[in-house]
Amino acid sequence: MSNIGLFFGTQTGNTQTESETIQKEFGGDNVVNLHDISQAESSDFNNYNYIIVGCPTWNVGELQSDWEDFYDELDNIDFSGKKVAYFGPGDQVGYPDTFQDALGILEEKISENGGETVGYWPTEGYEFSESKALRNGKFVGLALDEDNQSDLTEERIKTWVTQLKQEFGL
Ligand SMILES: Cc1cc2nc3c(=O)[nH]c(=O)nc-3n(C[C@H](O)[C@H](O)[C@H](O)COP(=O)(O)O)c2cc1C
Repeated sequence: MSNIGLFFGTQTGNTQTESETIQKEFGGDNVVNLHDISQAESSDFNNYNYIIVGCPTWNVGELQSDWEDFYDELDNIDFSGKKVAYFGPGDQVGYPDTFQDALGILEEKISENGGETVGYWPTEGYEFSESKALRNGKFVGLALDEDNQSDLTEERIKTWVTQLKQEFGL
């Protein structure tokens, strides 16, 4: 049984590709189990004490549609005692007023249900105006941008996974 459950949703594939890169960085499928949220059930979350949530922002400040469909289910999951990290791709040039909002929306809901957030990420190197994903001047998770900074994705994931290994205590 894997230690870590990574739950992702995707519209055009970027979040899935990033999920696979994160899985690889952690050491493969004996460490991280991938779940497409469109196929997931709330009971799947009970198998893990370490959870990674991947969601792109869509439709100007909204969750990706499979996460949108799952959103109310999050209230049926007890996240207490679980450490939860967030990541997703956004588009800081196209959507500078709602950059990465999905991360903030999901983090707020999961924290209300007991989740402990880990994996905060600095805002240096990004240009945007507003984001619901900000907490005390940091992103609530790993902000990726395949539309404008795809060349930075691999290095950002490497750095973040190193950080997460520490924060998960693995
Ligand atoms: C219609 C549309 C709306 C979008 N809205 C936002 C947004 O509000 N904020 C943001 O950061 N990115 C936004 N994006 C960018 C996507 O999040 C980005 O392209 C992402 O890589 C898609 O991930 P996926 O391939 O996993 O679905 C939007 C893209 C489209 C096409």
